[in-house]
Amino acid sequence: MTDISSILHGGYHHPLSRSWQGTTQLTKSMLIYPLFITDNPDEETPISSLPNQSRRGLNKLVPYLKPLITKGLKSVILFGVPLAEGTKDSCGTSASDPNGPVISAIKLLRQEFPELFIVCDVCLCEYTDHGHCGILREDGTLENEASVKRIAEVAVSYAKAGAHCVAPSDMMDGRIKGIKLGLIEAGLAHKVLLMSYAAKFAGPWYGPFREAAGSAPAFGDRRCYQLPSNARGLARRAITRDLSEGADVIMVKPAANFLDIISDAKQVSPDTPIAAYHVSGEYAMLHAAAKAGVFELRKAVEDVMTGILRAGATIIVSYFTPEFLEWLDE
Ligand SMILES: NCc1[nH]cc(CCC(=O)O)c1CC(=O)O
Ligand SMILES: [Zn+2]
Ligand SMILES: [Zn+2]
Repeated sequence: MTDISSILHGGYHHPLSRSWQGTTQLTKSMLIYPLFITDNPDEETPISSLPNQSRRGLNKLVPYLKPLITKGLKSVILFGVPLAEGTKDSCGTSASDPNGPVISAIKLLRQEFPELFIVCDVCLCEYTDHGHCGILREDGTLENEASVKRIAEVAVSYAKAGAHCVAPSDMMDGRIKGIKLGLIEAGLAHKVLLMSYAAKFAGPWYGPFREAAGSAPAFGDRRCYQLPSNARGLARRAITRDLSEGADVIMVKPAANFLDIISDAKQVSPDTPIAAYHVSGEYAMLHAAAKAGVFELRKAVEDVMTGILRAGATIIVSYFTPEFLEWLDE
């Protein structure tokens, strides 16, 4: 005879009882949807390496978002894609162009969709001619102090334009503090959330994004500022450091292969919301595998997201957001 304590099945036989076993359930409020915004107002160009995603100009934004907002979209993260000649230079001047795609989009979206929570990615790589995320010295290495100063200026310019959240992805040392001080000085620190890409790892997962944003480095790579993927301890230190500098939310990126880092972030600071960025390469990989018949897309995507939640994230940046707005209604 079976021992009474060995029977687990009774606890999850019914769909409702199965849901009771869960610790966290994905909801629409947890999702942030990435948008690529160009400086060409009428453009709408599919991104070949990112199925179902497009680069859009300002005039295409509202018609695209309206039905998603009706379905419950709560938040977007904006990435600027300057395409015009002469918009890139050595220090990313156009990142804070008051007439550039990001600042124009913030204003438009605030006006059209007052309930939408607007996150702005803050980085220089889309705006520098060398494609690196900071300002460089003559020898090609980063000039950290000048980079932080510039990145803080860019973040404050987005906050002044009406962004609810600034999310620096550049990985310079000390940029969280630099941005926080900038927000305080501008009188905006009480109403702008600072989300740090605290544990952002170098690796093969950002390729489709760089194609979409035109932000691949012209030489070298990002391994001197993004974290080595074997560096669990360094990631914990970066998380602790960014919290001490004033981060309101800690992000881990990529997501699916870094669940230990998500759970470390949760352990380092149990009371801080943890975001996970399910990145372009992870998205493209699931699409490719589903297309090859490996699995049904929806089942795999739901399982990956469940893993991310189980690890401790309660905010997910995902290109699958439009799908989830449908799936969560069923
Ligand atoms: N620094 C810019 C930035 N912000 C977010 C991503 C990647 C997002 C994705 O792959 O979906 C990148 C690319 C990179 O660091 O090279
Ligand atoms: Zn960058
Ligand atoms: Zn180096």
